[in-house]
Amino acid sequence: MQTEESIASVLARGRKELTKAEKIETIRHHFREIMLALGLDLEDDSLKDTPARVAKMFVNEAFSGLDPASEPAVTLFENNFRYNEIVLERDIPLYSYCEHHFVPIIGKVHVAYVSQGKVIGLSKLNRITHYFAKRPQVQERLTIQIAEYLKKVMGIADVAVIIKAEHLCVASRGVNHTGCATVTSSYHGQFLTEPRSRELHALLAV
Ligand SMILES: Nc1nc2c(ncn2[C@@H]2O[C@H](COP(=O)(O)OP(=O)(O)OP(=O)(O)O)[C@@H](O)[C@H]2O)c(=O)[nH]1
Ligand SMILES: [Zn+2]
Repeated sequence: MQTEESIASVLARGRKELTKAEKIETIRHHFREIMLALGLDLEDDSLKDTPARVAKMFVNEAFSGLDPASEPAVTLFENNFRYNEIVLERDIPLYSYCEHHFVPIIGKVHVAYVSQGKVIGLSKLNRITHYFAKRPQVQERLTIQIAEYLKKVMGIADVAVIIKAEHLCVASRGVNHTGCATVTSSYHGQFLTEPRSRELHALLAV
């Protein structure tokens, strides 16, 4: 278990240099302080392991996309069949976290592209989405990051990303409005032209 002093020295080295174990220990320590400040009983059988549980969840799951080691391996195949129409992976589940309140953003992501010689393994579109979602986010940035990453790894220009999501910071607190959604898009290349975007919307309507 880290002492106050050792946490301070770890932080002095710069947070970016923390090992995974140091991150978990630092978050555990501070989350425990948050729970104590809230007046919670850290001796309680149900609560005593919560700081460590939250720390592991933050580092290994909720914010795993902050670790460059989580970047997905992307498998590309030759487009031997010369499929030159839209490939759309729709309804990719989205569980991210609002960077303003650290509460969930829940929705669906639609990723479309047109091949320029290569096709991508379909699950990689889900994995790319997951990588950028598992960070404290705003929806606009997440939308652009997925599109730009796909353009880069596939070396293509024709990409579209649409996200429809509910922000629990809007639904469960603050204004407390459930049932409203935020829709964002990032269109590139052919998707900026009317025919391609009409095709995409026809596919999304199916
Ligand atoms: N543009 C954008 N805003 C977001 C996103 N997620 C949350 N927000 C907003 O970020 C804003 C933060 O505003 P503040 O006024 O600083 O926070 P607040 O006092 O908690 O505001 P309320 O939520 O209105 O109670 C809120 O309006 C949120 O709805 C997002 O992905 N994109
Ligand atoms: Zn929020």
